[in-house]
Amino acid sequence: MKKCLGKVPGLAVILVGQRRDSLTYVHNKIIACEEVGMKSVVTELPTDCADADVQNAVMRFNKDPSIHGILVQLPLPQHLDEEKILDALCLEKDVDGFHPLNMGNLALRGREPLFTPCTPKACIELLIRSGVQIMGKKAARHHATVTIVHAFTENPEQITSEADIVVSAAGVPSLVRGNWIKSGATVIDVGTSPVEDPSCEDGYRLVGDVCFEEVIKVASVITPVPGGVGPMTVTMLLVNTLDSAKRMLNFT
Ligand SMILES: Nc1nc(=O)c2c([nH]1)NC[C@@H]1CN(c3ccc(C(=O)N[C@@H](CCC(=O)O)C(=O)O)cc3)C=[N+]21
Repeated sequence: MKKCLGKVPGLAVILVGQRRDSLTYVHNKIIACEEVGMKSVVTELPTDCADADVQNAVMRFNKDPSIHGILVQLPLPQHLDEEKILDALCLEKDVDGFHPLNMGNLALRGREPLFTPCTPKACIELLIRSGVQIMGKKAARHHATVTIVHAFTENPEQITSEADIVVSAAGVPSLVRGNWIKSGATVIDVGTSPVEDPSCEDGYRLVGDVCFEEVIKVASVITPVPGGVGPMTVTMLLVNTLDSAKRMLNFT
């Protein structure tokens, strides 16, 4: 293994506005960088800034050799043009995996994207680390049979109750009930809905899509919210940033 002494992977986060949940996520990402010895920089812009302000921040980081990953925290305020802003981000630093070329390569057979999006990557990592077999199962990707349930699907519980692996990312608290799940299934909760809770430090807490108390009685494996997919998503962001730094520094 080649040595790369003194080189530190760097992550840049651009945060527009003051959404409480975004502030929490960005904070968690910064703490995670500190824990593993990565550099992190946050650029905070006011809610009423212009597309050009965000694009300029992106372009500054594109040119900065100490930065190997750039993340524009989403959602952006309504008046901003998300597409235009994300298009400014150079492909090689797109640690979110949102660049059309990374997305396209992910979807096309036999092609390797430079980065894959952190949350789906986190779900796969959780399955692998927990020893859940994906191949041949009814679920999502990795040679499984995938069925997508969305807001207009009729009788979604009929589909989910046949699934070996259920991944819910609807943003609807208590959507997935005990009777939606087959006995022994694996349930991954990607939902992150902030709900008011005066007893919490920040005045709110995060809840997932899954009715945890019901589903835990039926499922064999389940991820909680908080403490499930969220922290693993942050971890995958660090993995992508590290991979990017290795690539840019010719370090294998
Ligand atoms: N460009 C972009 N990339 C993202 O990856 C991205 C984004 N925008 N916008 C929002 C979603 C959501 N997301 C989370 C990150 C961390 C936690 C997380 O750390 N959750 C902890 C703690 C929650 C808490 O402290 O309240 C947990 O679930 O245990 C959750 C959700 C990344 N996202």
